[in-house]
Amino acid sequence: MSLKLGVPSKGRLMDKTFAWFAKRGIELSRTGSDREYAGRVDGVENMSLVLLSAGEIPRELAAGRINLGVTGTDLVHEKLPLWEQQVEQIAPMGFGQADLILAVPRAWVDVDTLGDLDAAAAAFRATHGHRLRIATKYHRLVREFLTEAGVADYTLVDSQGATEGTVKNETAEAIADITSTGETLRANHLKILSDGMMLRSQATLWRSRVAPCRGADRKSLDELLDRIAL
Ligand SMILES: Nc1ncnc2c1ncn2[C@@H]1O[C@H](COP(=O)(O)OP(=O)(O)OP(=O)(O)O)[C@@H](O)[C@H]1O
Ligand SMILES: O=P(O)(O)OC[C@H]1O[C@H](OP(=O)(O)OP(=O)(O)O)[C@H](O)[C@@H]1O
Repeated sequence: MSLKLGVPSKGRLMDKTFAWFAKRGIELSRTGSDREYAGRVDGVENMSLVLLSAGEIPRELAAGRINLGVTGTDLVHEKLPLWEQQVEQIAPMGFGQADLILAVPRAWVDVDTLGDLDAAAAAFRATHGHRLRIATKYHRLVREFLTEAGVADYTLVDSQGATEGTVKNETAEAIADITSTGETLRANHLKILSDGMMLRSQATLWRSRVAPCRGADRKSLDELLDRIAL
């Protein structure tokens, strides 16, 4: 057995994760062809690299199939209801910053707060005969947030990408998604509610609390933790 580190298999998160470890003397690399999801770790003994979708890393940590994993706070909080019992946050990594927010059409001039949204949702139902639709892939976090805010008259519609487009496409009236520069929201004529911030996320290194970690694995983990001590 070896200590398993799960990292995002592509895109900006993968590149920045590799650079973050390299800065700390740990070389992560992909091996084989461009399309082969295989990799290696140099600089820490007995450690292997597992390339995974960022969205699957929380589940793999919770199942104990990987010892360590890099993914966003948003994905851990969304996918693991009991995340504090299942994973330990080792280090926020300083990239992949994004805010999970609730946004409505900019044209809704009377809707600036969750209270306004609640009123608009009741009016919407009376007029249209169905509930106001909020498009998101963050179902659990949105439900929790709106329950706490006392907003109940809505329905969630699943959107796994291009969520800001759902309003224009008339499959939703509002959206809950992450934003970084705000450009996608602006381009799609949406505005964030003044109290619509749900979660601040960034790429984070997590340790599984359930994956077995004894003997040589424990030694490798201690070595890694020494290396990344900031
Ligand atoms: N525009 C952005 N700026 C910064 N971070 C972002 C941005 N978009 C997504 N992220 C962060 O990146 C992570 C998701 O990455 P990605 O989109 O590669 O995952 P995924 O959709 O699960 O991947 P896959 O397409 O392989 O299933 C989340 O933690 C998210 O907060
Ligand atoms: O505030 P901005 O800098 O404009 O970034 C926000 C966008 O980035 C993410 O999308 P991604 O590129 O991951 O594509 P997706 O819509 O397929 O999820 C997110 O879902 C937003 O759509």
